[in-house]
Amino acid sequence: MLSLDIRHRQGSFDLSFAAEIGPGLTALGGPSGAGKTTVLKIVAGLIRPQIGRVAFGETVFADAARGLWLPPHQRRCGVVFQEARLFPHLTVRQNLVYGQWFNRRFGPGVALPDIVDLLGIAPLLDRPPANLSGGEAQRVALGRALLSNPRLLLMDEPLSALDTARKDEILPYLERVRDSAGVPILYVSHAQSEIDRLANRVLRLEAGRLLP
Ligand SMILES: Nc1ncnc2c1ncn2[C@@H]1O[C@H](COP(=O)(O)OP(=O)(O)OP(=O)(O)O)[C@@H](O)[C@H]1O
Repeated sequence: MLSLDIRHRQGSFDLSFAAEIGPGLTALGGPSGAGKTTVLKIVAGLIRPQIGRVAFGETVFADAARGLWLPPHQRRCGVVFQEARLFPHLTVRQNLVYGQWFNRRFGPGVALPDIVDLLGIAPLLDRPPANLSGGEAQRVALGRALLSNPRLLLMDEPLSALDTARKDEILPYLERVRDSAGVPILYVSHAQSEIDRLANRVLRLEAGRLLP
């Protein structure tokens, strides 16, 4: 269970966010500028909250009052962004294995063949990222994140750079990951259709505040 109770000001924007995020896919929705990405960055450790606490179970990610701060690479958050951000000089297989190598000290995690099967990416393994479609590249990015043995998956508008056909192609894979990966997913999106289809639970932000 991820728990957050934080306040953070950046420029004139003031975020106040308290929530417990458990198993399944929790969508974080709301209009542009509501603070969705800021919440995700605070969980990932890319922004240090000025006030409050973030923890996953017993592991404290940040506690402003006690001056505690766990750096991003020790949080074991798998992150998928709007663009796949694959390493261009590595093949798909090497990109996937890189994720696996990164957190190997935390145990064996999920096996490469299982992820390849889950995401339907066997035909892509020896290709360079440059000639993948956007949907294929996002499936590889998701596989790389899952292979890093994460305790939590963070996705920031992972479909928003794709056209409708590519979105439809990747949605069933996201459902499979949601139902079988066994890690909580925090999924930022402003697309209501995606939220309706994928979310077990929906949190809505507006102007830095959670709606009741
Ligand atoms: N580094 C920064 N300094 C000052 N203000 C910032 C900074 N980064 C973001 N903001 C502001 O914080 C607010 C929240 O931004 P954030 O990116 O979290 O919103 P969002 O809900 O993810 O929006 P979108 O859906 O457009 O991505 C916005 O008003 C934005 O302009």
